[in-house]
Amino acid sequence: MADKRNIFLIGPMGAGKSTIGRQLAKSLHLEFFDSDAEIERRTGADISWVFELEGEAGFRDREEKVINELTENTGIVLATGGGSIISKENRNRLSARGVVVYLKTTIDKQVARTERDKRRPLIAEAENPREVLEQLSEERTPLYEEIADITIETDDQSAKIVANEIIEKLGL
Ligand SMILES: Nc1ncnc2c1ncn2[C@@H]1O[C@H](COP(=O)(O)OP(=O)(O)O)[C@@H](O)[C@H]1O
Ligand SMILES: O=C(O)C1=C[C@@H](OP(=O)(O)O)[C@@H](O)[C@H](O)C1
Ligand SMILES: [Mg+2]
Repeated sequence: MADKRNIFLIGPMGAGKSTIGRQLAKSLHLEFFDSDAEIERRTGADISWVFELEGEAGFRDREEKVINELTENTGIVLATGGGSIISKENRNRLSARGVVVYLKTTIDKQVARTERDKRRPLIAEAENPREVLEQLSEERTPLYEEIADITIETDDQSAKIVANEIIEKLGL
């Protein structure tokens, strides 16, 4: 397996990457980063503003740059954005620089967990968020599976329990 000192969380919106990533970093005494939070920090704008001003393409350019830079680190937990794996460069980078943990959940949970959150413009502005999430799942699931070193279901478990499961599965 690739460099065990970095742990990268991938998976769809609402799988719990940001929440579980923070918990995992705390438990393992590693530094935590979130690619969305990093983009917001660098631009001084929230994700929906970046989408509005620069389009999804502009956001993806920023995301790729941030992931490229953050994966230079060792000893970090990185929660990626759900669409980051569209980029082949990101997939290669994540695979090469750490252990990739794929967090999975049902569409029902995704809908419930993302319902009132404006930080996800792809669904916040959609007429039918469920349809969008289903479509994205069809397109992206093979890409998550392609680079996942381990896969964890996050449906009925608290963030803390999922974090512990990751630690156990990785033998840390
Ligand atoms: N395992 C879980 N059980 C219940 N709620 C969760 C769980 N993981 C995340 N959540 C909640 O779901 C929402 C989305 O989680 P988040 O970590 O932002 O997901 P992601 O980064 O994968 O989009 C948050 O409100 C969070 O508190
Ligand atoms: O799936 C996506 O394309 C996106 C997921 C979001 O992150 P989370 O997966 O952390 O919600 C955020 O990067 C942006 O709204 C786009
Ligand atoms: Mg997130």
